[in-house]
Amino acid sequence: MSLALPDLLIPKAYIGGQWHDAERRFAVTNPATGQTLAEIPDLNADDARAAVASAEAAWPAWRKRPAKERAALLRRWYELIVAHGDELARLMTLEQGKPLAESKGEVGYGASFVEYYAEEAKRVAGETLPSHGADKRILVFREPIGVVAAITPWNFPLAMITRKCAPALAAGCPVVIKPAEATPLTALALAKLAEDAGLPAGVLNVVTASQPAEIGEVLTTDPRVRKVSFTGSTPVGKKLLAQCAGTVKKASMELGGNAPFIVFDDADLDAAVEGAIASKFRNSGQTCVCTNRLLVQAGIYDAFLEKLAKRVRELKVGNGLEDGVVQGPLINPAAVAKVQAHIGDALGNGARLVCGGEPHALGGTFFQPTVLADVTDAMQVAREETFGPLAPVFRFESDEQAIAMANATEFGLAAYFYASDYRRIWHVMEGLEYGMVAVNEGILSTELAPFGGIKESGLGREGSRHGLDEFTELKYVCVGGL
Ligand SMILES: NC(=O)C1=CN([C@@H]2O[C@H](COP(=O)(O)OP(=O)(O)OC[C@H]3O[C@@H](n4cnc5c(N)ncnc54)[C@H](O)[C@@H]3O)[C@@H](O)[C@H]2O)C=CC1
Ligand SMILES: O=C(O)[C@H](O)CS(=O)(=O)O
Repeated sequence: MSLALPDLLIPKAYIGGQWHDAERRFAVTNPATGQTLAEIPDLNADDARAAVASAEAAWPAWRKRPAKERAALLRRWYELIVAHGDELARLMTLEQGKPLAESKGEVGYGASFVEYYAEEAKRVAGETLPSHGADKRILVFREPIGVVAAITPWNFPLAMITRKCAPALAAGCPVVIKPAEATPLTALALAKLAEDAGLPAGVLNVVTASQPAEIGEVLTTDPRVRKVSFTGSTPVGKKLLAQCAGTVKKASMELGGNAPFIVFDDADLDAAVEGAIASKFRNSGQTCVCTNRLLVQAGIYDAFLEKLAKRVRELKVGNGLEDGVVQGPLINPAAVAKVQAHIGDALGNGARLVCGGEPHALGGTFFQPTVLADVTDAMQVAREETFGPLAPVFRFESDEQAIAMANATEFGLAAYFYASDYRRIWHVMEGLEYGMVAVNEGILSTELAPFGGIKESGLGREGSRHGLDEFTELKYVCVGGL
């Protein structure tokens, strides 16, 4: 299949500043059509160790490089990402399936992390503290942690890479990226632009593989890797965290969610519906911060449900390259099966189908945006992340009941609620056990804020100045004898 972006589609891995081929290759396919987009190197543990070695060799010079120079290189990378935004967006839609408008949005969102950390690179500061003796001085240095391994998911093929690599590079760390096997092409395009920006060989490496466990084993156990930053499912995160224990690696984990979207009886219903559409159906429901459960107060339940169903029925499903499409295919047949399992279980336990509910007539992994009513805590969808275009609507009576329902999960990533009364807003905002809470807003992600979860949704934060601290270590120096 000819792609209108040959210069940015490089079917090779990127290690030590060299484009790396391999005999064993695996196919990257378009989830909307099943067509093969490219065959790329299927690397192994030895290749992963070579990438780690390249990163370690590049680290001394990269950490010694003046912060202003690192900042300038990141800024150039940002400028190239923006300049190639349309090509990157098209590549993302081809390999991940999201609508082109969402891909363009992701380019802007992902680029914003490079822009932000190009600025922050110049502000990685230490401190001096009041000492414990007249003859002593206390110095605190903030130093780069070392070689970073970034393992990223398929749902944001660009932004999840820049959200990890930009702060790591800004802090003075080299990076080995293991992108999702479903969406490696965008990662390789980013590596090409980083090379064009002038990033030195070995500072950024991309290891592509169809079998992630073999690569992950190296990245989580090699003592030369000092930090693992993972975004993906909670089960895989737990596995990687356990593997990191052997060498006591610092780890950041952005894991699964089970986001509640609470609509109180004093909410602006039209605004709440728009917020629910944005939060639930972004990327066809395939984001960790997508609403997973809609909790609606009894007095406005029917009115909200009617408005929501009307908007859901308007959502156009199709190939993300087509004009007007707002719902692309799911990433693979397993994702479709999970949505169907949640729908079947809910209907089998008394839920009511309001709209959708079936695979889309387009076939493949296209699925009808679906709304279920009368959903209860007895159903799988109350406990498990669907990661698809399913909006299950629960009913509640009191504020206390809504907060209790929202918190009844091992996850704690994002929560949303719509209300007007300021007392209610403060009470609910403080009662929700989540790393991120959106009030009268359906989309909360920005490079300016600390993104991350509590409980089994993860460890650490990405974005904001907190995101850079994840890639530094403090060194306390006590100077005596003065
Ligand atoms: N908190 C967050 O920001 C995000 C969380 N997720 C969660 O991830 C899930 C869906 O995304 P997926 O990519 O399917 O998650 P996943 O956990 O299956 O895969 C994520 C990444 O981990 C890699 N991986 C899988 N098994 C591995 C292993 N044993 N060793 C090393 N690497 C391994 C994959 O190749 C991919 O690169 C959902 O639960 C979703 O909530 C996804 C994106 C963002
Ligand atoms: O992978 C994800 O789901 C992202 O973290 C969500 S967001 O940051 O793009 O909103």
